[in-house]
Amino acid sequence: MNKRKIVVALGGNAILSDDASSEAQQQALVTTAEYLVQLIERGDDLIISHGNGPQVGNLLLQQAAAASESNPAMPLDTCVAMTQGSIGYWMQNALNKAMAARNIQKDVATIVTQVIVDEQDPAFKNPTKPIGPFLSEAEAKAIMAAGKDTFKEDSGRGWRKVVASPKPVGIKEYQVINQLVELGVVTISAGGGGIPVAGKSLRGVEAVIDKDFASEKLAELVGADLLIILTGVDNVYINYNKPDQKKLEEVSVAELETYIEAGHFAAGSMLPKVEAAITFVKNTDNGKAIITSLENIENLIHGVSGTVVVK
Ligand SMILES: Nc1ncnc2c1ncn2[C@@H]1O[C@H](COP(=O)(O)OP(=O)(O)O)[C@@H](O)[C@H]1O
Ligand SMILES: NC(=O)OP(=O)(O)O
Repeated sequence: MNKRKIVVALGGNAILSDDASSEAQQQALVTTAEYLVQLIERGDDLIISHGNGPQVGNLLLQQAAAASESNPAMPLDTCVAMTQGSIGYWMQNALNKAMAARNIQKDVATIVTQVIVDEQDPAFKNPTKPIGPFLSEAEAKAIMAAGKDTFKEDSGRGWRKVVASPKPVGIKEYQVINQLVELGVVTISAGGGGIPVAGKSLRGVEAVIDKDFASEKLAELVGADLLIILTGVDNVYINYNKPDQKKLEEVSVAELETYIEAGHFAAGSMLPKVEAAITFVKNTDNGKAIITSLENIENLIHGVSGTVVVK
């Protein structure tokens, strides 16, 4: 079987459901690793990325609650770095355990990854990225009235703090990641969309980059064969959640673009995934992108499954 270089972007349900405790998130990653290890066992080189929206929002709240003059709250770029570290640590251990159970001898390493953004990106003036817990409308409006954070309604699920989410333009550590992959190391990188940095000195900026866009950029830079975006559904649908919903299987970039125009994909949830998949396929010669669920990995290994985006 041909060996592929795959960037796998993990969606929120791979790490966190209702319980935000360290134990529950580590347990969720143990399950996640049992799915991912099937690709490693198949012989593929894996570059794993993950989200951090709930975790970085929770961390900001913890920081704010404990802050004092002598022990100030850390800024958002540093909080993103902290979540890369904590989630990477949990995932390394989960993967090591899953590989040991299958007698796979490979090293796993988490790379603190800085993702370069443009300081002039209009996203800095229009925060859109939801992070942290869901609040009621009244709670969110009270915080906004106090002149603090901006909140927006998130897909009918409640109100969440929103922060700027500029597009990634480069990844500082991509060559190191590639070298590790060449050595056979499973890497966890660009976690939480990467630490947003800008300017010549790569100064940290207040933002959370979308992990689907960061994963796409990474997949291009390392010359991946495949970008797999794992989320809560086996397939992308048109007319999603309507009586006439239709599952997309193999779909071309041109066809997907007409569905975007027609508004089939929700902003902030499925739309960035579809856009990231399109960008990867367009910007690479033979690159393929798949959007599916973690639970569908086994089917993916045994044939075409999920929504496969092709030229
Ligand atoms: N057209 C669509 N097809 C499939 N799922 C959709 C569509 N529009 C919105 N969704 C929803 O978007 C979710 C994925 O977004 P989200 O949960 O925010 O991503 P993540 O898995 O990265 O955390 C799916 O689980 C599904 O509930
Ligand atoms: N950074 C990021 O996109 O995180 P989520 O996928 O958790 O929203």
